[in-house]
Amino acid sequence: ATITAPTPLATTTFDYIIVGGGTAGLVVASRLTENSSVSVLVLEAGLSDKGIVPIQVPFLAPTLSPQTSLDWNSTTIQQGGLAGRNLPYIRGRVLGGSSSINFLFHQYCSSEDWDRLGTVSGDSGWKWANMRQYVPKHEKLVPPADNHAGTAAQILSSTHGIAGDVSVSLPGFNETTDSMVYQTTRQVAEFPYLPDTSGGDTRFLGVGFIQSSAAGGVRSSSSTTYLANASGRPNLTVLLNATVIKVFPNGNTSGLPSMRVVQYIPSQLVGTAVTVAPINVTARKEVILSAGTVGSTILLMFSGIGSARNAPKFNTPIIVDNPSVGANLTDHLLIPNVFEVTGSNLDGLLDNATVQAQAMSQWTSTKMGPYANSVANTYGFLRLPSNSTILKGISDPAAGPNSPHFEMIFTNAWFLPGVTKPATRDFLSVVTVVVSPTSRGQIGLGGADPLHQPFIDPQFMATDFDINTALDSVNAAVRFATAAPWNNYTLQPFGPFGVAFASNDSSQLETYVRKFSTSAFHPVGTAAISPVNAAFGVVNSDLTVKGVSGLRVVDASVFPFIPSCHTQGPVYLLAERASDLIKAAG
Ligand SMILES: Cc1cc2nc3c(=O)[nH]c(=O)nc-3n(C[C@H](O)[C@H](O)[C@H](O)COP(=O)(O)OP(=O)(O)OC[C@H]3O[C@@H](n4cnc5c(N)ncnc54)[C@H](O)[C@@H]3O)c2cc1C
Repeated sequence: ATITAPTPLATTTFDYIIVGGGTAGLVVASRLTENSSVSVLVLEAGLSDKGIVPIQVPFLAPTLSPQTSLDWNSTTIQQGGLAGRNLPYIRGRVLGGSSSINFLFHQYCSSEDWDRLGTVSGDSGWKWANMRQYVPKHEKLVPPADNHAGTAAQILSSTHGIAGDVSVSLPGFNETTDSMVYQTTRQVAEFPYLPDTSGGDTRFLGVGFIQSSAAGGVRSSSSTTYLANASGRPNLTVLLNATVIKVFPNGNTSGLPSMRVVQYIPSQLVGTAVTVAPINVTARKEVILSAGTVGSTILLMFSGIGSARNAPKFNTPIIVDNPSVGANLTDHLLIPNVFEVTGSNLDGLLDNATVQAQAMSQWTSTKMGPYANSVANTYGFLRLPSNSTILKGISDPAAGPNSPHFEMIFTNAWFLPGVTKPATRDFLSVVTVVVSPTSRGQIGLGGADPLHQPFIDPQFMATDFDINTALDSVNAAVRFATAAPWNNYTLQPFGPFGVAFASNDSSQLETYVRKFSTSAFHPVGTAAISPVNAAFGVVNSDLTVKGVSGLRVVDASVFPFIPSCHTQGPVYLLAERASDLIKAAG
């Protein structure tokens, strides 16, 4: 049953309590309740995603955040590497979590990303050879919304799942730029065609068609799939509007504090003080933190698992002194490279309320048209040249020789957050991302009250590798968008990017990157997996929290290295294996 707090729960003891009904949390809830004798409570701070049309419409994803009721509305501290800017730090605060508000790109990253996780964790179960079994459990490949022909050239369907929970599909609305992107991959050797962009079992270097978590023109989230498929089960209770403020011990198990009591309050506005009496619920078996990288990290700290150095500041009695909690924050940064173009594109839709109303009405009646599609149709994952000076004298931060250093996303519209599009002109954005960054930041408590906004410092662009790779990615974007197939379309790099590029001065280009980049919202690493006796790390390779009993973390925070692609697919697979580990532990 799904209940909206403050309805009192009929019982306060469950076998498992999952904190956070987001991407990972709802996978675990669904898998654990397959056993009808096991009871599960999910506590989610946000409300239901049901009936919220912009969540369902793929093209409207960018309207769901930041600074909305579906976002935690956090910001980073000033980023020295980004000209001192504070960036919005979006994360979903709604059933389905970030899978309800993300941009739907769906992939698994390179097999080497998983193999590195297996090596670093000391658990070969995280290697791709084992993880690949979760693709068919997780994924249901469905036809694109427009049912277009020729999909065999855009996806290698035999490597995909067809009967899993989350629907995945190719772009459902053709863009004028699709054929230009494709032609470029055929003509320019440095940008090879990638016949499937999901990674995993297939090659992961090149440019190809985006796969989205959508079916029939409608978003597929952990709520609309894993939870919907489990919602009839009497052994599953999902309590909405319930913000967890800490976990605390109810004794000891095998000499370790037994972290099995969860304290929550009816959700209030984040940033206000806790004024209502907290409610306690107890897990017989385990508490599972799936509150996302930011949420789980600060909950560990409020539960006394963190660095003793910070404890006096925030009045948290320390249970486990572990400075790794909150350290190692790693994220992807988007660099919005805008080109002016001639001819029709999505700007015609973004500029015009009448065209938008038509698109909405087409989506409402047929689930087709531009709104049935995400904001981009093609992207690519590429490496620096092997003789690049950027790689000299450092160990290659990519997961392996077949894993990318940067990404390019082709959006046939204006994408320059914070800058208004000039009216009546048309643009193409080739957004680039350093996918193997070496900068590491941290998450901490923002104050003694659990509802205070957290301290978030990703340290974006703090290393030479990151800024130099960013500059290389921007130059690669120019080579791509000005190759022969674009002769009748691309005019030139535009705006601050255009000025910096035309200057031919790399310091100006660097200033542009630092002034205009923004997060891709892929934070990981602050509750990193490590082997049992390692001197670093927060969770063991089975995701149990070091130094306590009865507590696991299952979400993006446990990846010690950032996967080299968009992170929802990796989180889904991680949560599938985590569910098996929890079941096996009984
Ligand atoms: C704007 C945006 C766009 C993105 N685009 C893409 C994309 O196109 N493709 C892609 O692969 N990835 C994308 N991502 C990243 C991807 O969505 C995330 O990596 C992934 O969903 C994280 O899953 P999670 O389970 O770790 O956390 P989440 O899905 O964020 O789940 C955490 C849940 O815990 C709840 N919670 C947190 N704290 C508490 C608390 N104290 N008490 C109770 N509940 C709590 C939250 O409300 C939330 O529901 C995007 C992310 C964002 C924010």
